[in-house]
Amino acid sequence: MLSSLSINEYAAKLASDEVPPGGGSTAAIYGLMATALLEMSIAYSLRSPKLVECSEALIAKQADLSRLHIELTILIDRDALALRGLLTVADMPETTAEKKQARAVALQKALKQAAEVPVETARSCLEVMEIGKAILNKVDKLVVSDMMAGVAAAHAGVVASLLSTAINLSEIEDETLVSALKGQIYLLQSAADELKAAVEGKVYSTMPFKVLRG
Ligand SMILES: Nc1nc(=O)c2c([nH]1)NC[C@@H]1CN(c3ccc(C(=O)N[C@@H](CCC(=O)O)C(=O)O)cc3)C=[N+]21
Repeated sequence: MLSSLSINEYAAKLASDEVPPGGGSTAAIYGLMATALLEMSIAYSLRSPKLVECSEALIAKQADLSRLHIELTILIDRDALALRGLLTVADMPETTAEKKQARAVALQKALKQAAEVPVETARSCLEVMEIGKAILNKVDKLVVSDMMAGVAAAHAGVVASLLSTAINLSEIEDETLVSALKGQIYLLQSAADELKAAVEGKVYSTMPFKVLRG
């Protein structure tokens, strides 16, 4: 399973012409790293006596992050499975009309799966961003950079996931499904951009992060 590989092994597999993984699994890794950074930011902050008044709010987010940690780990492998499905169909024979028909049906099923799984990844990554925004003023100053690295990774996770969904749309024949997925892409992408701007607006107005302001 991809999720059991070391970082080196995953990166080598990604760089090679072996598939999977692709952009979809990698998007889930962005989200997983974002989750872990937020988990660490909270764990660190909970040890600080200065932040006692924030501890209840921080503890409340720990359970959600634990769930997202598991969900995003599973999504690394679920996306790989979806991509494998697409590749398996690509290898199906088209030698007779019957085989051609069977391949066309299998292709639509595989495309649906490959388009829908990354939408779930994007949703999980967006949830991580929302938690980032909620804990922004509650974490220790020392881990704000780590927390922001998490928000940046989660935003990349949303974008990377939705790119994977988009690439699969062009061949899907079910117009209702295509419209629904396009709607999801638009909503998730705009929500992620808004959250990113809101969080950056706050953090980049304070020292030492002003330097990151364009
Ligand atoms: N949910 C989802 N996740 C994806 O990650 C996803 C997707 N949908 N839809 C399609 C695109 C495309 N994509 C590729 C990744 C690697 C190669 C790759 O490494 N190809 C090798 C080998 C090809 C082969 O073995 O047949 C090559 O071209 O040399 C190709 C294509 C992932 N995608």
